[in-house]
Amino acid sequence: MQVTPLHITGGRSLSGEFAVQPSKNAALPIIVAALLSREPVTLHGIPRLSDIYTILDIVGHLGAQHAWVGPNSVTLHTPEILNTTAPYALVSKMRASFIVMGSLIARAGEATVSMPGGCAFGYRPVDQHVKAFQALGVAMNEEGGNFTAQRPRPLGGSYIFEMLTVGATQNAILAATLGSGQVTLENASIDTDVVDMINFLNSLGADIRGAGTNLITVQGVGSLRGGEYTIIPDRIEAGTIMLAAAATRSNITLTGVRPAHLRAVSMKLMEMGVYITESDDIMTVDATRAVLRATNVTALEFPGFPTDVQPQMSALLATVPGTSVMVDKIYPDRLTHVVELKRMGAQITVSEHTQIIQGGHGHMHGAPVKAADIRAGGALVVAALAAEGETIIDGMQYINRGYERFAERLRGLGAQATQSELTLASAMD
Ligand SMILES: CC(=O)N[C@H]1[C@@H](OP(=O)(O)OP(=O)(O)OC[C@H]2O[C@@H](n3ccc(=O)[nH]c3=O)[C@H](O)[C@@H]2O)O[C@H](CO)[C@@H](O)[C@@H]1O
Ligand SMILES: C=C(OP(=O)(O)O)C(=O)O
Repeated sequence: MQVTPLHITGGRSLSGEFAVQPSKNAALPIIVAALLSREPVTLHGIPRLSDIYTILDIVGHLGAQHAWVGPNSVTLHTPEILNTTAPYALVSKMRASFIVMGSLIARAGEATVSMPGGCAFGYRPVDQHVKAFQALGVAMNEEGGNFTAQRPRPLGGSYIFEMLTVGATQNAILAATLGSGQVTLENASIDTDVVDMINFLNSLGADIRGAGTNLITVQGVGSLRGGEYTIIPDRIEAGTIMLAAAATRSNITLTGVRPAHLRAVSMKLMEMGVYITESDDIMTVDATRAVLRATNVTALEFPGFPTDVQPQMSALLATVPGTSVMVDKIYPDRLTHVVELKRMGAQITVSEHTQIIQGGHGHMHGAPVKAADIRAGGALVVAALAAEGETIIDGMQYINRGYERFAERLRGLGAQATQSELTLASAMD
């Protein structure tokens, strides 16, 4: 899919309100979780992103009838599972697609799913998904990059995850939700996207306890009813805009946001000298009054600093005088933004998976650059907004995976950002 580049002329202060989109990474598993009900389910707060169109294609292939019933609302209805195979052509586009396995195991007792794709920032194994299914009684087989699952009996038993994983926790919960067995998951992820999926399933009659703790128990139920659910705001998009506000030394108010989901980003920005005020679902980020200080950041599991905001943070740190150090403990090789930021004048060296950033105000200048994945794209946007002159960002198909109508919404903050909306819209059809 080819889309036109984004042109940003930076070095200008931004201001105003930014309405945060609903969460992509919460919406994707919830759309997959809707496969567990035979009744119609209406989901509100679905962002209009290419990843969402992809997951709708995937659940449609498996038997879900779906329709947009509002600007950000989708109805899904899956009276029967028509297909238990999710082929490579569909699941290669993003990692979240692998969790269709859990829903298929629960609804149909069998599944064949290809090794997932997604952003290419290093080794992204699925061994925890497979080991959890096996521990709960599912027979797993892998051949030629395809995983096959067979459920001979209702799931039961326990699994202790070897690390905190969002996707494997979700997959195991989905597989265990229907049936008569009880499943215990230890060292489970407490990520907001896991909690939102559990809240959704419980709203349809599932019996899942321990959301937001490392110990989750799932008592299988015979069936789920239909219902309506509203997805949480996108903390990654919000984090990107907070960092853009700091990088451009601006004052921006984010609306429709959950400040509690962004504590790690807020705390880091405040440590650097940015003023942040919060009330209910509003956050104001004011970087107009302070001289920002360099800092060290480690990306960790929630509630730690998110890996999905790590590249954007590197872009901000490149604008802050002094030496900053960045380490990503979730994806140590999530570094595709570095070479592109260097084209814009950033001084970053990488040693043993650690970014050492020699920042400076006025270091950054516009340049032609290319996004190789979603958040590297987010980082280039943050850098371009701060840099003097014009940056032309290629690879918009990645940015469009994660940020809805980004150019138009950035213009609402006073940014000089242009992209052919016509091409973008047709690329998403
Ligand atoms: C903990 C974390 O921050 N997860 C992020 C991760 O989710 P994503 O679903 O990609 O990754 P997981 O949360 O599942 O994995 C966390 C860590 O565990 C490892 N792992 C995972 C599964 C497995 O079977 N084996 C294994 O070794 C991964 O390589 C990674 O180092 O990227 C997503 C997209 O960028 C983010 O939205 C998630 O918030
Ligand atoms: C990397 C992302 O998605 P995926 O896991 O599908 O690559 C993301 O949302 O930042």
